Amino acid sequence: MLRVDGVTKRYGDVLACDRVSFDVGAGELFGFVGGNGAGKTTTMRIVLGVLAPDAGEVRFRGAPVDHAARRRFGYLPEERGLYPRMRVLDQLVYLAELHGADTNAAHRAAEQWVARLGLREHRDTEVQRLSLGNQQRVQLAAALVHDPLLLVLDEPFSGLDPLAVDVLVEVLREQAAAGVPVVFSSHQLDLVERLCDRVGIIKGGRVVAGGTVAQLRAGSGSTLVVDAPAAPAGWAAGLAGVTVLGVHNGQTRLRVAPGTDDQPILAAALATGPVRGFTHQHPSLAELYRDAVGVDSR
Ligand SMILES: Nc1ncnc2c1ncn2[C@@H]1O[C@H](COP(=O)(O)OP(=O)(O)OP(=O)(O)O)[C@@H](O)[C@H]1O
Repeated sequence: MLRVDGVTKRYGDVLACDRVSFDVGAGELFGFVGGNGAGKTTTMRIVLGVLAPDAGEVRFRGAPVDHAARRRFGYLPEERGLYPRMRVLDQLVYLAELHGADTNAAHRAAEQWVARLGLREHRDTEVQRLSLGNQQRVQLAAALVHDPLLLVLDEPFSGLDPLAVDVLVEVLREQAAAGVPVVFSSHQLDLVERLCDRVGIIKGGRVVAGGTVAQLRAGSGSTLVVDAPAAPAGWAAGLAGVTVLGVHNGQTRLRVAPGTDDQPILAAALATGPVRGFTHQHPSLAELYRDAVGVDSR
């Protein structure tokens, strides 16, 4: 449905996007993660046509994205994109009409999203008088109100309270279930892990890792916790494919490289005395992310 192909954008010396490529299928939730300044917003602006790339292209349903296609996209920009003095409901009706809905449909959709996103008591309030989290809810309603064919959301969870986060998770799942491709960025990696079918990790303008969380895990190995209370310090040093992460209360945490046979590790642990626990832990997306970007991330 959406294909971002080799998109490159330079600002002076800064390569904001460096041959960024990814696809998002119908009904797929794609999480875009990366450090501050990694290139997420620039990529999303290029998808929306707010910015032109220096090279590469964006295609939707097989064709280059033109004005007509863009009108059917739902976009939540990182910066506020609302009219501060307009009332919430009026604003949503106006935006729905701007994207092609007739007046009745625009009113119906605006009322529906106001209710769904918990804004009923604020429907006649000027946007500038709302709290930041409620402004974010209006911004989300604005991205959804015209029944978009594609959703591109730049940090949609930012500023939302826990109940609003739950509503948004539900809304995004529904949109995907209806066949809409959804791309969103977030620094809340637990949410991305919970929600996304696939993830793209961007660093310094380049996509450095991508795939399902399971695929990222398969390429990353695991953490092994060995409870061998009598083991002397250094018992695991020198084992193939093993890095010692630390020892705490007789438990040794080891990073095990992908494809490493764990039985020599067990044998080495047993050679030190009793082994009371031997547990593989799958890395969280946050750990996979740290592995992929390292510490010097942009
Ligand atoms: N208009 C601009 N002029 C100059 N440099 C820019 C401009 N917009 C972005 N950049 C630079 O491009 C790089 C990528 O920025 P971008 O906003 O895409 O990152 P991001 O991943 O969205 O970051 P964040 O998580 O902080 O929102 C950064 O180094 C940024 O300073």
